[in-house]
Amino acid sequence: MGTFSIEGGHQLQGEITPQGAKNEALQILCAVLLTDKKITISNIPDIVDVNKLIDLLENLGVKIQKKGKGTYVFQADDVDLEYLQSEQFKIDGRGLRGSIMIVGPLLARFGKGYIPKPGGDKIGRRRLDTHFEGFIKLGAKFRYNKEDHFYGVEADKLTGTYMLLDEASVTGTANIVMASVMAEGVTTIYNAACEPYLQQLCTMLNNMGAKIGGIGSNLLTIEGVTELGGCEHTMLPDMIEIGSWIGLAAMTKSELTIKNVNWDMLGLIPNVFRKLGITVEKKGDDIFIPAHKDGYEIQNFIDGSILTISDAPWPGFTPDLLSIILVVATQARGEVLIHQKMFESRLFFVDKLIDMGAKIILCDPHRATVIGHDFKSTLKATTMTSPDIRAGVSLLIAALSAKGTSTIHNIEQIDRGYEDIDTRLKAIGAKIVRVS
Ligand SMILES: CC(=O)N[C@H]1[C@@H](OP(=O)(O)OP(=O)(O)OC[C@H]2O[C@@H](n3ccc(=O)[nH]c3=O)[C@H](O)[C@@H]2O)O[C@H](CO)[C@@H](O)[C@@H]1O
Ligand SMILES: C=C(OP(=O)(O)O)C(=O)O
Repeated sequence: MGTFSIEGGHQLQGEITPQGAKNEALQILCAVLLTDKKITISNIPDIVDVNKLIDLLENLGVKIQKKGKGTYVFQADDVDLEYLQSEQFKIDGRGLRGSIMIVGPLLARFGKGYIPKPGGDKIGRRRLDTHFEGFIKLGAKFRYNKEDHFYGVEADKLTGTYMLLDEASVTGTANIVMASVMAEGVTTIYNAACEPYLQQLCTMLNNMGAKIGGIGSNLLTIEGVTELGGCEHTMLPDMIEIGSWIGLAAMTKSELTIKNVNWDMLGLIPNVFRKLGITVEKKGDDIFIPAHKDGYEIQNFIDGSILTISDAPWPGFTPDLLSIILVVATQARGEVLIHQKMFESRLFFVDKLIDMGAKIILCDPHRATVIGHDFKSTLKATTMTSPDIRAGVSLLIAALSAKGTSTIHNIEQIDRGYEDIDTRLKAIGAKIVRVS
């Protein structure tokens, strides 16, 4: 189990460049299975989950050439479907959540796709019904082995159809889109997720020759084509990392410039931080956060009632930033209700923040009320364990603002999604050491 030791209470300063987006990378990498032609992808983040998926693709027979930092060429011209029956595949597939998205492309191109129950954060129930209901609608036969949680779909042919998804699942939509690009006829997906990750995936698929309309909306229309070709694609900067750095700057009263953030794709993210009273300035394509010497004050709603920040499918506020919002609120002036609607076990990490002195009432598994300290009392350093990727970074931010030296165990969770985080934080003045 890896550990960070963090000496808190230091102001940071400088520039930080976000990595390529983790959740986009996981979709895009799976899409290379849709063609036997070469696909060049740039700005791939060097993080554990993405590297695990690259290894899985390699084990599946995809040829992979590294061209430079973050740039790879993939060619799936000799896919080894036998690997899908192997014990190694069960281990690789379980290693991350994103592996689920190999199923759609495999079904589209080879008529069969399998996956063990995928991994990812343990943040509550994470069902896969939307994915498989979509494949079934396209004409696939579904089977599920309850004993070893192994899923499978097979089809001689996929046929386009209309489907109304039961929820706007992010990976579910990506999977169904990839399954339908080569189905016969037209597929219409309503209640589709439309995160920037999906917009990027659909744009890339169109560059490969697919015919997807409605990109960016919750109604996608896909005219099936017989084959797809190669393309070049560049990942967006990771909007969740960008939000993490905004929170980090505010909570440590640091002046920080976040470089090349691709403002147009950030949706509500800057505004939600502004509601906490944080100054988020647009400077060209950078975000500038001034040092909040006098703290930051949470806004109320117009009628004077307490602000609620909750998650919703895009273009709503992403659930992946609620833990960061919560930790940043612990030092704000004022109160806020955090309502995590999607996941059932993502707020339990607040116990650690309470141990550190934060004023938080966990109302139920989905809601927490935070009463900010306005920096009148600093958090106390402590020893903690990172339960999931975003809670891990939130605890890291808390530790960087706290008095004394904190220890965070299980930092593998953080490494899953944040590239070289200790080195990058040190470069802006953080006192953080990777102990093991
Ligand atoms: C690898 C990857 O891309 N992971 C992201 C992806 O996970 P993932 O695609 O696994 O998440 P889903 O979008 O399928 O759903 C997540 C959870 O939210 C619930 N749900 C979903 C949609 C909805 O309209 N209502 C609702 O309640 C689901 O039942 C599930 O419990 O999307 C999540 C939701 O943005 C993010 O937290 C994850 O970081
Ligand atoms: C929940 C997340 O990731 P995953 O879906 O890979 O567990 C996340 O990125 O916040």
